[in-house]
Amino acid sequence: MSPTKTKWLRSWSVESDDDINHIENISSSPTSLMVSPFRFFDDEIYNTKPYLPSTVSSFQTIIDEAIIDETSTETFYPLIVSPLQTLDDKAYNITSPSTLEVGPLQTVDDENHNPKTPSPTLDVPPLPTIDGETHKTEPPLPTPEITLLQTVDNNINNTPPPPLMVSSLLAIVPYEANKDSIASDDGPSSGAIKRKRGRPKGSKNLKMAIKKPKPYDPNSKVVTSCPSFDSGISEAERETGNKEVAESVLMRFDAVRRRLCQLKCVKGPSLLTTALSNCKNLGVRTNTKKRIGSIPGIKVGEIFYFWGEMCLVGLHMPMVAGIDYLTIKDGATEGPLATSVIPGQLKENRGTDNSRKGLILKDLSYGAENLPIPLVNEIDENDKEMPQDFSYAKSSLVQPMVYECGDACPCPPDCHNRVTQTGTFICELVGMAKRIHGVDEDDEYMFDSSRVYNQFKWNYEPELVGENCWDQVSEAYKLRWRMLVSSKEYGNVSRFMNHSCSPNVMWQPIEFEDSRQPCVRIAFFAMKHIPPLTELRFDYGMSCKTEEVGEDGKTIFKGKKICHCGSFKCQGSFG
Ligand SMILES: C[S@@+](CC[C@H](N)C(=O)[O-])C[C@H]1O[C@@H](n2cnc3c(N)ncnc32)[C@H](O)[C@@H]1O
Repeated sequence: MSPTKTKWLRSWSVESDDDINHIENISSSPTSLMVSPFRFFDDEIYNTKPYLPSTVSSFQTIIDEAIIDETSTETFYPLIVSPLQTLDDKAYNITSPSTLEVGPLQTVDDENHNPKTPSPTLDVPPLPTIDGETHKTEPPLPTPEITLLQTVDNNINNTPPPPLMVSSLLAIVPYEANKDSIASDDGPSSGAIKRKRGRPKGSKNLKMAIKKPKPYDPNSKVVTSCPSFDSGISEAERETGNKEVAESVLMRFDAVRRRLCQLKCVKGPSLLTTALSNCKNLGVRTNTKKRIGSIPGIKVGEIFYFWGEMCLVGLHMPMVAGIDYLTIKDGATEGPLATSVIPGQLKENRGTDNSRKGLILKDLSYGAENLPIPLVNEIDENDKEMPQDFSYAKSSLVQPMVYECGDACPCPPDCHNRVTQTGTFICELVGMAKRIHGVDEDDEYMFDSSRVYNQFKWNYEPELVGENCWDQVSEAYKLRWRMLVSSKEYGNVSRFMNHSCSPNVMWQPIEFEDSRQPCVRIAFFAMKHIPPLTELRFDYGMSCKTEEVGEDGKTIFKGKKICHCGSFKCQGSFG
């Protein structure tokens, strides 16, 4: 899926992927952003089956206060989750369609439920973390260990583990380079909800101790074509006059994304603080500054740790001149991750090339997603502009940590925590939750659940989630709060999806319940089969405030923006 600029605004959009290899990949790793290999539904049925749900009180949901608008009277109905859709394997040469059936889903009809092989268990040793919600800081732990657990699925099927969909800043972070493994941290102030899981039979428990960082090797060389890297090097040279140091840091920063990092201060705390505080616009969490800055009395020569979930790519050299060491603590210095810093490989994995028209960056997520998110501008070919003031974030920054149940979870078969494992799932909405009074009217990246959505319904497409017919929909749900989420500054690939009055993507609120702290996320699903390189678009909805009565007496909603979706059903406006 690629963010692509659209004609009318010279802006970005998202399309499904064109790479058959990716399709094959996703067939064995039903994660995510690729929608092509799945079987979906005929457009014709949309808008044809109005559904009037009844209220069921069994959902006891309380959303994070930050995203509740008590004044909202809007009613929305989240997804009832049922058995999986199957794949259109013939059409896409997917040889192992079973790999997409990733296990038990949230079911309403238990009889259709097929329990699957359990998979990853998560041991969560304490690591130095930052509390994404409160931005509290925590003292660093001197010798953190990361426990890596291999999934059972991987052992048995020799396929990548199912994606672990988490929605938190400091949640479970799948390791990109070592895809067999999943590590998690659980800082003392993370406020995490953690579901207890037993370790699946056959899983491995690899403990990786922190190793002493290697000193800088002046003979090492890294060549990268990443634009931000290149500019970083030149600035570093200008500032420090030391190209070798600059390259060394670049190399290590590239490798460190989303991993536990170790830094050694060599020039004093002020410079170090500056270095990391300036990361925020370049892919590092904003609270990194607080974390680093709050370490009392950090001195030259001291080593400290932070959890680098987001990439540090693009960090400018003058800012990092005080950092001598930056090493990775997941054992990757000996394993697969180490290869990511081999000279020349960065270009292969992260950089740009000319193989695709308008390609600016191969992976906007810089490895945060399981699949690369290419940044493409096919309209203004010579425009290599990156999205401004935007950091790719895989997870929302303000919602409490949640886990979607894995196969090893001892939850009942009708557990509702499996929806994002379905084949039609694309991605979730990631951004910053806003209060109604904190909404910027000009924010073009605001998701507002209270708008009028032409095609929004609870359990919108029953077949999509395994319901045979409308009659079988036995459960309904009312979204009792208005969700306002802005992906202007932070967001994932969903940020680039444009609006369409004939969308191929729909959203549904997905509830993740825990006995202590339930929460809701917005998940995007394909509404039908989406061929490769098709732009992904969903219905942005319209604000109720713009309601009018048309000539025929029917209510017309007029959005704030003129719509250029080009659909023959285009209503002319949205938002
Ligand atoms: C969430 S952004 C979508 C990605 C955006 N195109 C970009 O470049 O970042 C939403 C904005 O994209 C533009 N947009 C999306 N869909 C549109 C449509 N159908 N017609 C006109 N503008 C659209 C509007 O400016 C809208 O506020």
